[in-house]
Amino acid sequence: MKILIKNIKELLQVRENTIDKVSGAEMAVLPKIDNAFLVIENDRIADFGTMHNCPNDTFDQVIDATGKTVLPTWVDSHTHIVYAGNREQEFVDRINGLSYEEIANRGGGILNSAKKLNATSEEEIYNQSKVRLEEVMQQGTGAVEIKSGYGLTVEGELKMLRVIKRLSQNYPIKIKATFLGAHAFPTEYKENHLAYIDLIINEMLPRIAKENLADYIDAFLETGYFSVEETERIMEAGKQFGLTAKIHVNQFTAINGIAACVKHEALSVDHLEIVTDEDIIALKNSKTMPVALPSCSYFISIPYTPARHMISAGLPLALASDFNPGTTPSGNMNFVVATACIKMKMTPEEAINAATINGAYAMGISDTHGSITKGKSANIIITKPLTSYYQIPYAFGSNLIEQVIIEGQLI
Ligand SMILES: N=CN[C@@H](CCC(=O)O)C(=O)O
Ligand SMILES: [Zn+2]
Repeated sequence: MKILIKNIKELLQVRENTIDKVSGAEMAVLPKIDNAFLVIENDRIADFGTMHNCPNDTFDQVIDATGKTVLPTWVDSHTHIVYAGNREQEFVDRINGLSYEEIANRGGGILNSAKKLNATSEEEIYNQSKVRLEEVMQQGTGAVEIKSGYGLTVEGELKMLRVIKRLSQNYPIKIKATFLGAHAFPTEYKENHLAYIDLIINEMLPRIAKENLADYIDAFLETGYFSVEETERIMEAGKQFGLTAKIHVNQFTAINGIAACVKHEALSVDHLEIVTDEDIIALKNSKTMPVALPSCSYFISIPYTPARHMISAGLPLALASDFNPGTTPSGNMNFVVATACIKMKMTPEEAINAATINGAYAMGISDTHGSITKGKSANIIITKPLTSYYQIPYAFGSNLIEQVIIEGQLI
């Protein structure tokens, strides 16, 4: 299958050579070609350039993109798309004045989702989750990380990870699976953290590794959830099974968790609504990608990740959705990009870099995704006619996407 996209008004995120991420001032640069063409062969980007050099070959399909912008699909490196039911009642409880913490302390929050998940069949969870996956693909997401973490029992965690595996087998979208058994302490382990961590390390991890169900390991490193020391044990155990860490940290409090994650060579540290100067020093010159989740800040009214401060310090930054039933019931990366510009004061160039190449780094796939580079996966968004790509964050809430191509397939 050979597809030509011609007369592209602006072809964004063009990288002749593969790069793994952009940091600091580099984030403001978004290379583009005006009046461009792009050739896709099967599931790969085969060629691109200006219309003056547009090839004259025979194609199976020719798409005229006059007036339209073409860019790589979004890479959403942090989601909890697989879950059962919803938490609409907690949403209304928060409107009526309860905080996220108060709801969690009453047995709501993550434990509420865990109760629902354990009472729902694998088939039903798959059916509920695939609707969300199909929705985000239509919204331009071409690669997605999905976490477990609403099981909190051996069978519940395995059930979630099997659903993630089945989704990755049945859809063209690239999926990476993350084991998040350390998402919260189940009620029966509230006073016995050691026993739950032993369950994660001695029962869950070996079963998950045996079935080859996870690529990464995660923990909720936060006051009232997993301490620095507990998270370090989880990261070390994950490493024994070949799972690199991607850690929820600094959502509500800064307790020196980021330095511990960097020490354990975490691929990413995610949330970072609260960031100290020490955290920035720890991240500087490390291989760990900081990931901001602005839709979560929006939905539960917590601070936004201080992007300007971090980028001025020379750090890279990725953007992801955090799609989950409690803090972010939306996986729309167009909204994430717009909110990063509007609320975090990232420029459109920085936000698009953060949601494509830096997202790919945070998923461990920047050699195949996140930019328009020959040989990379044919993951392409074709917009409706736009005045310029600034419209993507500017016209927030409008659906500006006309077509999505994932791994060479029109969605
Ligand atoms: N903060 C931890 N985990 C999820 C939300 C958990 C939930 O409330 O279901 C997050 O990333 O926001
Ligand atoms: Zn999350």
